[in-house]
Amino acid sequence: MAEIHLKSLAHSYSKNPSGPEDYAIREMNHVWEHGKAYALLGPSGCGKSTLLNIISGLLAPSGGEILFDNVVVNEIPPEDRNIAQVFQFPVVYDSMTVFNNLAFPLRNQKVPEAKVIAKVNEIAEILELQDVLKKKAKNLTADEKQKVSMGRGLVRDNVSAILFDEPLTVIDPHLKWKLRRKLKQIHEQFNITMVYVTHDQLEASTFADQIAVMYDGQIVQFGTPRELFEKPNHTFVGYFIGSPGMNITPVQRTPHGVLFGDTEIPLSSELNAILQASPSKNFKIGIRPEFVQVTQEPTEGSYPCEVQYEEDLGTYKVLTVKLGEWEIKAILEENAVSPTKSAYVNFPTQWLKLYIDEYLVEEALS
Ligand SMILES: Nc1ncnc2c1ncn2[C@@H]1O[C@H](COP(=O)(O)OP(=O)(O)OP(=O)(O)O)[C@@H](O)[C@H]1O
Repeated sequence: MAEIHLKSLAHSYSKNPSGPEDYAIREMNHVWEHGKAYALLGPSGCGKSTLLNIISGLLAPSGGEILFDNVVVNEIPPEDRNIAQVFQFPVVYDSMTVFNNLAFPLRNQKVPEAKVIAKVNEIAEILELQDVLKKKAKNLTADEKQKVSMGRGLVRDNVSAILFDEPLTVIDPHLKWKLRRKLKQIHEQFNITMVYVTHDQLEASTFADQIAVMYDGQIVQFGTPRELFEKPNHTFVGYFIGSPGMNITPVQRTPHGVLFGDTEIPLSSELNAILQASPSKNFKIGIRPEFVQVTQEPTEGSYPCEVQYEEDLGTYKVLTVKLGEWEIKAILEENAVSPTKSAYVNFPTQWLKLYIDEYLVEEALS
């Protein structure tokens, strides 16, 4: 088990990077603590696999340091880092039995055979592989093969961390939840640092205590699923987390708040002071569909809007309204009566977020 510390870490695949856009990992500092379960969540191409490969040692970063328990490991080869990596596609030795696949890392380390047998049986029991121990790996189903890949990481006592790179991609949907549950159980039992890469927010939030959201080579927010939902620190987190994602629109600055089209929204004096002092011109506001209120009759502080359409998603409804040119989604309870045609939209102050240069501006007391 280890704490993994990334210090001023950066990586470019280009030999002569000319700017930040040439970096797959933009300079970052981050700590994965001992024994916790983390998810690294982000869209395709944001740098997730690059980051995992740097931690495991498959890739040398162009800048910065990786420390395991305060020891710099940049020069230590992957096989000596004691990191187990489980990839999208199972890596098994097809011609070997499941038992020999699981025993392989231990026999490589010259572990006495009695201990190998005990350890393989222990892990096979946890992963429910006892019945296939004698089978050749090539005769296994995709999910059994992936369990063998995971098992190879778990058999070693001295493993510092397990890195999962989208491990459930090839697994049948109905088995996914079962394997995910198994991983969680393994984490609770072994207390190993685990980093789980995915682009699926549901997978991330069911597996991890904390999620690092990655975008464009950077970790733009690190927090619990609830923090990502309630206080998206970056417009990308607002957009990427949630279904549908956050309503976000560019706005202009006015003396008392922000303006889009003909609609002016006043801000609290604290937010307004930050807005007025900003040298930027890139301002946005955002609100999650769960917090938008749409009513047929006006309420205090509401704005007239036009109802566009409604989608029934089974357990809830999504209503789309237009305020000027801004198309806003609002989530309504399944049995709520939906407003029609000309209605009113309200943004509770607590949930209306201001973004400058794509980052959240927070009030001191929020
Ligand atoms: N070997 C390579 N040579 C050059 N560029 C690469 C290489 N591997 C990745 N990249 C680029 O680095 C960036 C990050 O890629 P990476 O594979 O780390 O992203 P990812 O988030 O894991 O994506 P995915 O979910 O699709 O695997 C992308 O722009 C990608 O095109």
